[in-house]
Amino acid sequence: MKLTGVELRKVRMPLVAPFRTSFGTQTARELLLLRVATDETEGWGECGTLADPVYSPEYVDGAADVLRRYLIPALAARDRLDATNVGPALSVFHGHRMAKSALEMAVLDAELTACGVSLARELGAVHDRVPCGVSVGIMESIDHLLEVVGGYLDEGYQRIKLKIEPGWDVLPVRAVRERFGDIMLQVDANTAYTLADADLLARLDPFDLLLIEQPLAEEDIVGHAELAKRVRTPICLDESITSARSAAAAITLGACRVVNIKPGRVGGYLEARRIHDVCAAHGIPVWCGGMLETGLGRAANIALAALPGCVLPGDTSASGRYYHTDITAPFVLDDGHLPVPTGPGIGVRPIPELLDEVTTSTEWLPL
Ligand SMILES: O=C(O)CCC(=O)N[C@@H](C(=O)O)c1ccccc1
Repeated sequence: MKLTGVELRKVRMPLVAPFRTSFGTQTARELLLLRVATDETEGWGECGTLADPVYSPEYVDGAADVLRRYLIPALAARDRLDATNVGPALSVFHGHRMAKSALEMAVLDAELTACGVSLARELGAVHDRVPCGVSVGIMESIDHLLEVVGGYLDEGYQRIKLKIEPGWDVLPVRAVRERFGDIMLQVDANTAYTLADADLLARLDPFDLLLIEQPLAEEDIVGHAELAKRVRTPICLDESITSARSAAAAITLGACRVVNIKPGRVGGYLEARRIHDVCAAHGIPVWCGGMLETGLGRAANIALAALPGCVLPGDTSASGRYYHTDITAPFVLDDGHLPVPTGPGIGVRPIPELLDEVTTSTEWLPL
């Protein structure tokens, strides 16, 4: 397969409601899509960076720049191209895992489309539908939180994830547990605490949470291992897990008992599968995280969520959780589950007129 050109397309999709986390509030999702044209087919990739470097060091314009100046030219120089050699070809460039992930995803989609194989089949999926969790932002009041959580449970979501931060943690968790009983419930701190908060975080133990996600700083693996000795609730890592090797190190150090796998964060779906396999070898449950993807990234995440080690519901919500209109056919919850796409490649394509409506810029790079 030979690369003939890449389209960089920025889109801006309004959210159905503001989404507040410990790293800020979003009212729209700006992100970068890639369309890779080859001598056989084309493929789509989605770059999960936020508009600003507040979740990870990457951001939309930085990802576009590194793709345009370094990553795409490095691939164009290769005679033969397949998804397995994208990672090695880009390894000379440090970091930029979300940008690399988007490019690998697009090449993987093109390659699998050309040979009529679904991404789910390629990754080793064992389910044809996946149970879905939902992420609930920080709210301005407990009453509003309970109303929102009740609505998601009525829609059929199998697991509730509450965003927390200092000042919004024990009270919302207690209120949700008291109102809704023994639902599957977890929290996500997005690095908002320090080891000095260990006693505060231990006050979450009585609420029988599935996990506490990323309570401490991304690089504080030793701190998470120390926290795990002082808090009974399982620690789950997100931002800290950047590769299969970092997953193995964190597990060995006792820093986590659960891992959130986000393909964009780790450089792509092939590394995501390697993390899944490393965790499975250590008996560590995993689940597929989310980054407010469009239907393109959502389709690929659902394929990953169908792997055998993904034993916890992921942040693979319906399209309508975030968007009034998706750029693909919408993913609609059915009995708390979403179907795993079966078509070639990622199994979905953008609907041109819907994609054009949210496009803020497009750039064609001939190769
Ligand atoms: O359901 C989703 O797609 C979002 C789940 C979620 O909370 N994602 C958070 C996170 O910290 O995990 C996030 C959102 C946007 C970007 C990065 C991370």
